[in-house]
Amino acid sequence: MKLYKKMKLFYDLLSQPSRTLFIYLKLNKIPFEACPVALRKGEHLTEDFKEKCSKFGKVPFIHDGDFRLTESVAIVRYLSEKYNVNEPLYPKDAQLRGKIDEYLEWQHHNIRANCSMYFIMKCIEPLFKEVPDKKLAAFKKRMEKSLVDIQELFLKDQEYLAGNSFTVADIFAATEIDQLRATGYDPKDNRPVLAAWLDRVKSNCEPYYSETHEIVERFAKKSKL
Ligand SMILES: N[C@@H](CCC(=O)N[C@@H](CS)C(=O)NCC(=O)O)C(=O)O
Repeated sequence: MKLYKKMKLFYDLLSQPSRTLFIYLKLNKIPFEACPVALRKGEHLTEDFKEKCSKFGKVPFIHDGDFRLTESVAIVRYLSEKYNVNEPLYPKDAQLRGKIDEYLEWQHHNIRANCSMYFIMKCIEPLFKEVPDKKLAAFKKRMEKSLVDIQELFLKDQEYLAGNSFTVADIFAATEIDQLRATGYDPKDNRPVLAAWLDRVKSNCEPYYSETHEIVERFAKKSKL
C-alpha cells in the first residue's frame, strides 16, 4: 500500500493570506496538515526557520513532500493544477480566469498594501513607537481609496469581484478588508455595496469564514472597549 504524506500548510490566522489559503483548502476539500506559526512570538524570525521553512520568513507557505512554496497566490495556482480543483473558485476558462487574475495582480499594491499598512500603523507599530497622527491619517486615506475602488471599479455592475460568481479573488479581498475591524474601523459603514458583497462572500465560505476570523472578532471587540 502506498502511503501519501499530507501536504503541510504553515499559517497564522492573524495573517490575511493565511486565512485565504485555509478557507480555499477547506472549500476544495484538499487534505492538509495544519501547522500554525505564531508570528506574535517571533517563531518565523530565526535563520533556521528561513532555511528550513520559508526563504522569505513569512507565512503562509506549504510543504508538499519535498516541494516548498511561498506566496499565497502562487500556492492557489499550484493547488488548483495539482488537485484539479479549478471549478468554480479558480475556473480554467480563459476569460473567467483572466478576470480573477486581474484582481489578484491589482490587489498587491492596492487592497493588500493599503489595508495591511493601516492595520500595522494602527495596531502593530504603536506597540514599539509613537505613530504621528499625520502619518496615520495618510495611511487611512489610502486605505479608504482602495475601498472606494473595490466598490466603483469592481462591484459596480456585478455581484463579485470577477463577475457574477464567487471566486478565490473574493476570498483574498474579504480577508484583507475584514481585518480592518480589528483596528476599530468598520469597512461596511456607509458602503452598502461593499457590505452586501462581504456578507455574500462570508456565507459562501462558512463555516470556515467564522472559524478563521475568530481572532479578528476578538481584536474587533477589544478595539471597542
Ligand atoms: N505576498 C505574501 C505576503 C506574506 C506576508 O506578508 N505575510 C505576513 C503575514 S500577513 C508575515 O508573515 N509577516 C511576518 C513578517 O513580515 O515578519 C503572500 O501573499 O503570501
